[in-house]
Amino acid sequence: MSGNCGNKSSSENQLRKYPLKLDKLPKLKFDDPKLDEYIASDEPVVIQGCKLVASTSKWNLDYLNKHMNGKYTVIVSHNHKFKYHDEKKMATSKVNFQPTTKRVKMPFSEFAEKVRNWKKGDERLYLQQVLDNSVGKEIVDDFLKFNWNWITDKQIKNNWGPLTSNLLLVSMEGNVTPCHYDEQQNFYAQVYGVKRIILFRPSEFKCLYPHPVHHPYDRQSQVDFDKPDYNRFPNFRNAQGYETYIHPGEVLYIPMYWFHHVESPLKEGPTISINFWYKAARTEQIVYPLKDYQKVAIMRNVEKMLGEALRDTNEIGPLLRTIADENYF
Ligand SMILES: O=C(O)C(=O)C[C@H](CCCc1ccccc1)C(=O)O
Ligand SMILES: [Zn+2]
Repeated sequence: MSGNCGNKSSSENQLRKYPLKLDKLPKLKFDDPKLDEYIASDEPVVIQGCKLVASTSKWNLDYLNKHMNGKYTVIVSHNHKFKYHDEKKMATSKVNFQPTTKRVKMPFSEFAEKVRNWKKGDERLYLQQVLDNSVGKEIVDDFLKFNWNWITDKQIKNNWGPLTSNLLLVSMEGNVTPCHYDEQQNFYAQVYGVKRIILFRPSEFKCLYPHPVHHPYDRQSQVDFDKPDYNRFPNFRNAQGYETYIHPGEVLYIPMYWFHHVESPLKEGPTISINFWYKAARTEQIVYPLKDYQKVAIMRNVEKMLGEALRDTNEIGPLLRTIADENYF
């Protein structure tokens, strides 16, 4: 019996447990004057009532199945984790790398069928399709009815760059997108079902051990949250994060460089989300002290520069260690 214990919603009971101290994220109404302060200071917040994707209130798997008649990008995994790998870096990477997921094009009807008939042991599917004109006319109409005034006002107020893409995310229950960061600002809109998101500020970098920049898993944490290897990643014990459950109609602001782990609760059925990735504002005037995300950007640039200079990316670690061990204790 998956009864409700206490005041938690059922989805909050169907959770994978992680050895993490997690604070709650604030949830603010769209017209709360404090909201703009959170966004301006790159602090995550859940926004209620902004109606960003109100035109998707009738969306579910059947509605999408009816109006999406093309073939769409579906990620296939033989476990519940969908760790994203950069295919371009696979070609140039010097490490023997085996991806744990593959990317296929599939008719929506086939995707929906496989999700409906899924049973333990089957490979898992996660539809991750850029919203473009490959979707049906009704979907385009719903897209055009997004609250573009509201989100464009936020984009301009914060000097963000252009909207780079909207990703339509249709997940099976139980799927996990492991902990990673993106270099873009993100308004993450929940359309159908409840999603759990765990976030860490960029300064938790030392506790989350992202892969090297040249690795296909660049930006992704090396730590397996299901089975952390504390010998290799001792600081993971001290990781301090935030957690929230977003419901249909709510929008989570995920600031650029903030680590996030996203999951669809077990036994709660499929979930649908749409993200809005914006290029970050250009840094006109450097202000000291630097922000924590700027230090991550600096570390990335040092790795990239050393990769150019050394050619063999396997030499980057030893050279950095020589500098650190010899000159800076
Ligand atoms: O919106 C975000 O930033 C998320 O991480 C949402 C996440 C899927 C993202 C898949 C992905 C990760 C990296 C590069 C390209 C695609 C989810 O909802 O499971
Ligand atoms: Zn992401």
